[in-house]
Amino acid sequence: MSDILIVDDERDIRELISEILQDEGFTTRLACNSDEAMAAVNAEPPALMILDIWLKDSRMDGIDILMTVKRSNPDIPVVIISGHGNVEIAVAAIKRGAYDFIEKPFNIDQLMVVITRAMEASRLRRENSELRNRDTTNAEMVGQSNSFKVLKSQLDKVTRSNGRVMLTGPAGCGKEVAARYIHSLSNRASAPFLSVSAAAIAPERMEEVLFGRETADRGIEAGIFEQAHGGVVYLDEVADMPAGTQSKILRVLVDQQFTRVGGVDKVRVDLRVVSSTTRDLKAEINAGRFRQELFDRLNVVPIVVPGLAERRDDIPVLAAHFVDFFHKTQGLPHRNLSPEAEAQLQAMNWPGNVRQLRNVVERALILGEGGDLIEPRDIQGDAVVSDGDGQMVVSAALTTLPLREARELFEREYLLAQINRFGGNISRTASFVGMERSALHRKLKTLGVNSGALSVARDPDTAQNE
Ligand SMILES: Nc1ncnc2c1ncn2[C@@H]1O[C@H](COP(=O)(O)OP(=O)(O)OP(=O)(O)O)[C@@H](O)[C@H]1O
Repeated sequence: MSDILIVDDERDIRELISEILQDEGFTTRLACNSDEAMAAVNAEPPALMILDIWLKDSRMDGIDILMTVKRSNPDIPVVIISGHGNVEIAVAAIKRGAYDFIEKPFNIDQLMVVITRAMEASRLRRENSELRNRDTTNAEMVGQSNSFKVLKSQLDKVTRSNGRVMLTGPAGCGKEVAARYIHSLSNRASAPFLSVSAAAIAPERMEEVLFGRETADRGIEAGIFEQAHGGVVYLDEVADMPAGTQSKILRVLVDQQFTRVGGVDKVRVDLRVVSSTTRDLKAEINAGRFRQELFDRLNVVPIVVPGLAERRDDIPVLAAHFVDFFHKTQGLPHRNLSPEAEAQLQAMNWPGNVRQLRNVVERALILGEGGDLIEPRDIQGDAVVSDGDGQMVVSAALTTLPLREARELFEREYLLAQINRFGGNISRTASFVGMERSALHRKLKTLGVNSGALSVARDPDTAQNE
């Protein structure tokens, strides 16, 4: 049942409001001055607070109480009661974070409309932030390869502790999933998990986003650190953090407290920090772009999340997991992978790691040709990916064939490409590929290539040689 705190110095009004609310099914607590009000909030934050602006025999007036409460409990909706003709003060209260105001004298209907709306707005805000942070599908970590088991056992060891963890690994390999896994198994699981992407936030907004802000007209707006109180903050790609923010975060980690932008009061929070990077932070430190002291603080437990290429055994289970996922969440058809398609996925290059695999599966389900199984043709578009490191990349068609057939297919494609390159001139092609002319002719014949029918422009030299 929702509990409402009523703060008014006039006993009649307190009790009248209390009776009305109890009739509507709320429980109530009453306070006649700031000391009683603060004691009640500190004992147990109420679901809503009704606050008179003018309080006799009180250390703080309503506005001061409002500001103090909003500092420690920004989520409590506060409805102000103002005297007739005091609209400016009421408006000032709203700017400082009050939800709405009612003017004395008010009737029951007015009171109930405002309270119902305030409760509803606060419920929606809570639900939204819970939805944002409790994306359980993202906490699910799938895998069975040896390197995945090593990763999982390292994560399992750190979940119970409070130690700061630095996750290192290439883009899309599952660092955030690993961070959510730590959170979901820790004793902070019921508190928020909030993710901050240094790359996605403009440097000039970073401090506001992290620490929140206080302004005369809008009052207090809590930042990520404050919203995550009791839980886990995930700092994604710390190497992208502007230098100024690095120093400020370092100070928060040392002092365990911070000041909101534009504010003076210290805010104390209890947080666990998990961070991640795709870059070599030692090199960033040497280049003067990342602070050594911050690295030392964040890197208490370093954990490497391997790229997908290092755990190809996981590809079939991950792909099946994504098929399930898209089926359940987006109603895409549930199609299993054919053994050939699995083989192809396992042979592909994965510069974008698990995220790329997820995209490939999604595309196959959306654009695939139907039928019960996902076939290599459904994933062909991504089969040949250059990794930029000069590593050999095997073409999609080859990965599904036995060696002899794959070799023939390769030879055929290779020789046709060379013949085209040399304008159909078999002598020059033979010389380039390192074969006798007659041997090349024989080869083309066994491969079923009719060299006379090659669709290339023939130069006079060719005609002469043929
Ligand atoms: N082991 C896993 N099991 C299931 N899904 C995974 C796994 N690893 C990664 N994913 C999925 O792959 C996608 C990318 O993962 P995530 O965002 O955690 O990667 P990241 O390393 O944090 O990426 P970036 O460095 O780009 O921020 C997400 O959709 C995530 O759900």
